Amino acid sequence: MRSVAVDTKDKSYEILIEEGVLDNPAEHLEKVWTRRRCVILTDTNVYPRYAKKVSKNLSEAGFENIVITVEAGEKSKSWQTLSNVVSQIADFGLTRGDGLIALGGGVVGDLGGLCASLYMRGISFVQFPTSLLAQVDSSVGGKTAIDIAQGKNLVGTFYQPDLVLIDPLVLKTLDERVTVEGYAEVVKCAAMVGGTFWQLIEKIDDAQAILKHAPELIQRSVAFKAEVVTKDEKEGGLRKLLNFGHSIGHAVELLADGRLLHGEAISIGLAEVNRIFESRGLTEEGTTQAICDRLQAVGLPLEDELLSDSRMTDIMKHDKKVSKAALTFVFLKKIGEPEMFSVSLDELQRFIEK
Ligand SMILES: NC(=O)c1ccc[n+]([C@@H]2O[C@H](COP(=O)([O-])OP(=O)(O)OC[C@H]3O[C@@H](n4cnc5c(N)ncnc54)[C@H](O)[C@@H]3O)[C@@H](O)[C@H]2O)c1
Ligand SMILES: O=C(O)C(=O)C[C@@H](O)[C@H](O)[C@H](O)COP(=O)(O)O
Ligand SMILES: [Zn+2]
Repeated sequence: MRSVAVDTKDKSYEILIEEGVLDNPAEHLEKVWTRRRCVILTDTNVYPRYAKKVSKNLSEAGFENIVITVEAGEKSKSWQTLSNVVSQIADFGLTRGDGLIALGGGVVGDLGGLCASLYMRGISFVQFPTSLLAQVDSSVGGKTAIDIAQGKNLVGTFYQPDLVLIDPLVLKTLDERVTVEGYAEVVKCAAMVGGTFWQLIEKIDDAQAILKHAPELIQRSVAFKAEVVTKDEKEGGLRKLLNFGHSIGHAVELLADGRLLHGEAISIGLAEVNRIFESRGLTEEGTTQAICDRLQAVGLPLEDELLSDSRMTDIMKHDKKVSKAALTFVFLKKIGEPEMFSVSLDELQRFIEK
């Protein structure tokens, strides 16, 4: 069993990574939760594959539960779905001592975390992530969110789970496109960590290799994230690093309106932010190529016509890293050396123009 600890001011919890762990999640859940009623939140793709099995295992162990299923896809991170889910939770009669389990990808995790943090001002919450992206990134660190027309994740809370249970075996049923998009967040982390993590991803040239190395990729990614979140849970400073590639990526994702998955948009954002900073002499020559090689090796996109869309700058002005009329970008001095750089909003358009 691989295990990584997250220690924030208010809560410490474990991320447990083991093949087959979702065959008997109750064994681990009962170490952090006394018997209680719970809602398992999932989506239409994950429900038939894993939700029934998890629900049965938990009922047999004394965790009375119901499953609430939302439509698969980013559109479920909406006010409408949030409202529907919270109403179903209330109809089931969950009380403050009860809990919510997010069983699914990043969409279910972000939405479920937000529901858990809002319902009765906070009920217990655990994450059973089933997509690569959720296993390497979104299930850890406590960011919850829905999207609004003005931007991605603009409505949300910080709400840490009590446990994150990761079963790499469930990745076998993911579409290859979804496996690959999750890998963009791994490249993001490896580029900032450098060293043996970067050397590991230099060996990865296709989706099969991602799956083969999944347990190690997950462990290294969440270990980096846990270290950052432990030092800066609420993104006062250091945590902005985890947003490498996201100022541009989130704007592209919003404008693409479902055509691009989160990780695909972040891949484009990573390639573009490196191009901009390398062309300005702030990033060591060759770094952009090295990163683009890793992304391209698994078929991730590096460009999109939306990069020259006139709405990009306005959307980026809603980025949560904007403060005092300036946007903080994360860039690399070189592989393994991330830095931050502020650009005034007046200068933003000129700065991002190639
Ligand atoms: N909170 C955070 O820190 C954080 C970090 C990164 C990304 N995110 C958010 O996460 C979301 C993207 O997450 P995602 O890529 O997991 O998207 P997703 O939740 O939409 O999952 C991708 C697809 O895979 C399917 N799926 C999930 N697990 C499966 C499995 N085991 N077998 C078969 N199909 C499966 C889903 O039904 C969906 O169709 C975005 O909204 C992004 O903003 C949040
Ligand atoms: O956990 C973080 O912090 C991150 O920035 C991880 C990102 O990969 C993730 O996409 C996150 O949801 C972005 O948050 P946002 O606050 O920039 O919307
Ligand atoms: Zn992300």
